[in-house]
Amino acid sequence: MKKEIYPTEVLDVTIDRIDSRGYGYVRYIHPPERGSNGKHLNLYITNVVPGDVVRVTVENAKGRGKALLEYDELLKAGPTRNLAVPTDEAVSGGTPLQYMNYDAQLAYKEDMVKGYLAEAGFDTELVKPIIGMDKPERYRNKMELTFGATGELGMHQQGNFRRVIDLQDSILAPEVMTEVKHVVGQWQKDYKFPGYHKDSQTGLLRNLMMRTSFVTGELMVVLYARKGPQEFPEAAADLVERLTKQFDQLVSLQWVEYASSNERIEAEATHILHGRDYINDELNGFKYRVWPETFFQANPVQAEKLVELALEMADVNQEMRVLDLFCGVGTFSLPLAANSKELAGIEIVDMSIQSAIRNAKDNGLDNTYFMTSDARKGLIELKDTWGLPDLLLLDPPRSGAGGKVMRSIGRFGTDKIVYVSCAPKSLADDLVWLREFGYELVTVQPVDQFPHTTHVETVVLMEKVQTRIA
Ligand SMILES: C[S@@+](CC[C@H](N)C(=O)[O-])C[C@H]1O[C@@H](n2cnc3c(N)ncnc32)[C@H](O)[C@@H]1O
Repeated sequence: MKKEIYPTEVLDVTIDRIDSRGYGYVRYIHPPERGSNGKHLNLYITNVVPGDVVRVTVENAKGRGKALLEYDELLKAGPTRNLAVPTDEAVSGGTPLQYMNYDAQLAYKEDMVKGYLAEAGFDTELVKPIIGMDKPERYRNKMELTFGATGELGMHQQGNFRRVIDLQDSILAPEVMTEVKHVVGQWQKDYKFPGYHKDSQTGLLRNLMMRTSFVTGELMVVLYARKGPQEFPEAAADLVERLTKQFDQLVSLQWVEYASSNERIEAEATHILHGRDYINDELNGFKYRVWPETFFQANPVQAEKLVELALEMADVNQEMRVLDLFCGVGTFSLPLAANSKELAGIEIVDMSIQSAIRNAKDNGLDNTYFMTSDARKGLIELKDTWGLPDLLLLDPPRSGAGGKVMRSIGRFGTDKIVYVSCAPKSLADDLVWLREFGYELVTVQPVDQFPHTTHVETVVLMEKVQTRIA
């Protein structure tokens, strides 16, 4: 049977709250007419704050249960709206909270942490006030932009992966990156190079990645394209000329060619157009070499705070053996190793482990042991090859460590566990497992690692008080 299509309606609604993806949510109840009495419409609206009154146009309004929309008009600003941000500013998927004033963003994130912990039955009195940034702008040391199919160079629109918003400036990017963007964008226009079109797999330019160090000042620019620079020697030389002329700090300009695969890691060839293939950076006084595909903390100011907090909670000494699970390139491992007897790190990505090994060496640490392995298998193997640690720190991906890994950790039975989380929902789920093994929540410290986004980091200390499961 063909479904009835109802008329398009223009509705004035008041935003109730911001959901975990950053969309404004309001539940609209249709007035009692044409048999739709009490029917609900869940509206998810971009670029709003709670209390905003907005006008939206909804197609087939009574025939649907939900709609994701941009508003047509802001009729009244909610109390937490940052009025300094122009309302017509297109917001990329990277900054869904940009319209909310910073204190309200912090409260939203703290509440999110408390909410998930409360659902899991933990005492939210233990949650300390969130640590925000003094200057919550231009904090990223890495930006990755996409070339759109029709000449844009920017970020995907919130909720729409097909549309690229041409970036004029970004609240997240250091000024130097906006400047590089404009030079590369002009260069693209001058040579009429088309952006890559995902569906038809045509076009040339895919992404522009920029990295910089806030300590050394070094700058890396990487262009990802479907063909290599050897096919466009004049344009490639001109790009080098334009960028090196304007940016003294540019120590690495690379053109990465990959035509067939979507996996950049399998790039066909990397061409170094200028300088070397990495930049030097520093975090908490430790030196790191960072290549284009190396994972490295994107907000160094807050990352240093995270590391300091983790060290404080870990309270390690020169007698202790420490395990850093999901260790990546060693952001927590190096400072922990410097303050303990021995450190082992487990991480699934071999490239990160190779970086961690080199980073330890570059920093003169000779008490580290890094292992490429899946966390669960690695824990079992480590017990035989390295022994049991006195303290365990874990910093899993957004999905969390999961029950199997958490049970293995529980069986290790260290007195203290420091959990660094980038997703409060999976954090709460994982902590429930530790509770089963007799661990008690001691401290919960949320940190705003990514202002203007919905992400929140949390550092948690759990201590063992009793053993319920052997
Ligand atoms: C949040 S990051 C931690 C980064 C690390 N602390 C650092 O600063 O470099 C999570 C890490 O877990 C790794 N990972 C993901 N799944 C894994 C698994 N099953 N076993 C081990 N490591 C895994 C990822 O490669 C990533 O490096």
